[in-house]
Amino acid sequence: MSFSAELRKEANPIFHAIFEHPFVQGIANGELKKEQLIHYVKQDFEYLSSFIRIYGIAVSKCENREDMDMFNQQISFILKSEIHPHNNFCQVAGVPYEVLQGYPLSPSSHHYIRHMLTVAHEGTLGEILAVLLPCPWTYWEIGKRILNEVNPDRSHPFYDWINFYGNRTDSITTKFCDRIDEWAKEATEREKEKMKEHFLISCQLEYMFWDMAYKLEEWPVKMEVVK
Ligand SMILES: Cc1ncc(C[n+]2csc(CCO)c2C)c(N)n1
Repeated sequence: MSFSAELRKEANPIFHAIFEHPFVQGIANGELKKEQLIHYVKQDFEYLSSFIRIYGIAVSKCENREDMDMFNQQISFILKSEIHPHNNFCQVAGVPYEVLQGYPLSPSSHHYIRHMLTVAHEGTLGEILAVLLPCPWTYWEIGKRILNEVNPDRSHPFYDWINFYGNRTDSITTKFCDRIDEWAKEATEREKEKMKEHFLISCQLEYMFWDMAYKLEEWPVKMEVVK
């Protein structure tokens, strides 16, 4: 079994908990509250900005142009394309995208971003790939599952979101998996253990991100935003 297949197998219970999560079910059946969509977009806008910065750190650790190019393409993808699924949520919620930008992180998004940043600063390129992989992988599988199970038509409120993530053939997931498998062939057992741990924690944090949006999670004590 390839290393990426081993990762997917170990994370299977977490992937299934994500598919069953009420926010993900809400995308499938079109039933999410306006506040939940707004909270998600506010947090995900900041998450994606951090993801770009983490790709920047990954680039600084690359030893060849192919790896640099892979991360560079992903930075462009986030900047130019990942606005479409956010726009879909904004349209359904009836709010302009611009007003949802620049908010502070809530606890689970903070935790997820710090987890990725720590590994990016301290880890090898293999560890960085492992900590980032659950992000594209879980979304790709969510999209594919909803396409298969619901087969939404254009009247579905989240038609664009579902097709954006589910309808990818040249998936980044495949590229990351191939690169991680190549990396794992040369890695020590200790490094592979760390890669596995980072991967599984990111999967848990993907779950927590959905939960954060669904429950409108905030810090226990409300803080004034200092401008
Ligand atoms: C919490 C959270 N997790 C995953 C994604 C999906 N996503 C974010 S960046 C990216 C491309 C990676 O190169 C993908 C697929 C999201 N939007 N928010």
